[in-house]
Amino acid sequence: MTQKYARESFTIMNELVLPNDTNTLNNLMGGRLLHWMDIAAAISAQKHCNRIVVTASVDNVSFKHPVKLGDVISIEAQVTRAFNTSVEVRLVVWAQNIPSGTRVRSNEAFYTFVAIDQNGRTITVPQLIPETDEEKRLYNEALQRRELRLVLGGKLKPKDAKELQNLFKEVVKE
Ligand SMILES: CCCCCCCCCCCCCCCC(=O)SCCNC(=O)CCNC(=O)[C@H](O)C(C)(C)COP(=O)(O)OP(=O)(O)OC[C@H]1O[C@@H](n2cnc3c(N)ncnc32)[C@H](O)[C@@H]1OP(=O)(O)O
Repeated sequence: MTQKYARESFTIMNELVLPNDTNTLNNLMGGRLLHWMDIAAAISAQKHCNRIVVTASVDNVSFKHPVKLGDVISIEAQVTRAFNTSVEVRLVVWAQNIPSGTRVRSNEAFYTFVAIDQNGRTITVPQLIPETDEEKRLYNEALQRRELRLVLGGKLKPKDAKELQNLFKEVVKE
């Protein structure tokens, strides 16, 4: 089984917010941002898998700050954990206004990709080695996020979601 470091999948994608990307308030449209995030995350997942990947799910994305016409969007993507045929990718989105010198963290999200072979069948992916403290934290927490999205996607019965059950048991104890 091949293994790869988390850092090997690190990807940054920059986009300038142009008039065609905005609504009538001159704010970046959410759908456009999700599209850019999908591409940045897919590049990161492909770096890890060395395979074609398809988007299987997108976790909840909240839009904390409006992003304005003329801002520069930087999307940072990195694989947090590899499972059997799927990988979880974390995205952090920054919006920078270069003339005013401001930079805000506008969004964060987790996307899941599944690797497929030339016949469109799912295929095993390399395992991921986390190195830094943050990579290790994201790696450990990924099991809970995976169970939650599989339960919500109807792929896992809540009674089989052991990590989530343990999490809620701990919360109830506190
Ligand atoms: C060096 C390289 C540079 C490269 C530089 C190139 C750059 C290149 C840029 C390309 C940029 C465009 C990239 C856009 C990518 C699209 O937008 S792709 C289009 C949108 N997505 C699709 O059309 C996918 C449609 N869905 C499907 O095909 C199937 O449902 C899937 C996702 C393959 C899953 O198939 P399935 O038969 O349900 O599979 P199943 O055996 O149940 O599960 C397989 C895996 O999927 C997972 N899964 C299933 N459902 C879910 C769910 N709801 N949530 C999470 N995981 C799930 C399972 O957990 C399982 O994972 P593992 O446990 O094996 O790890």
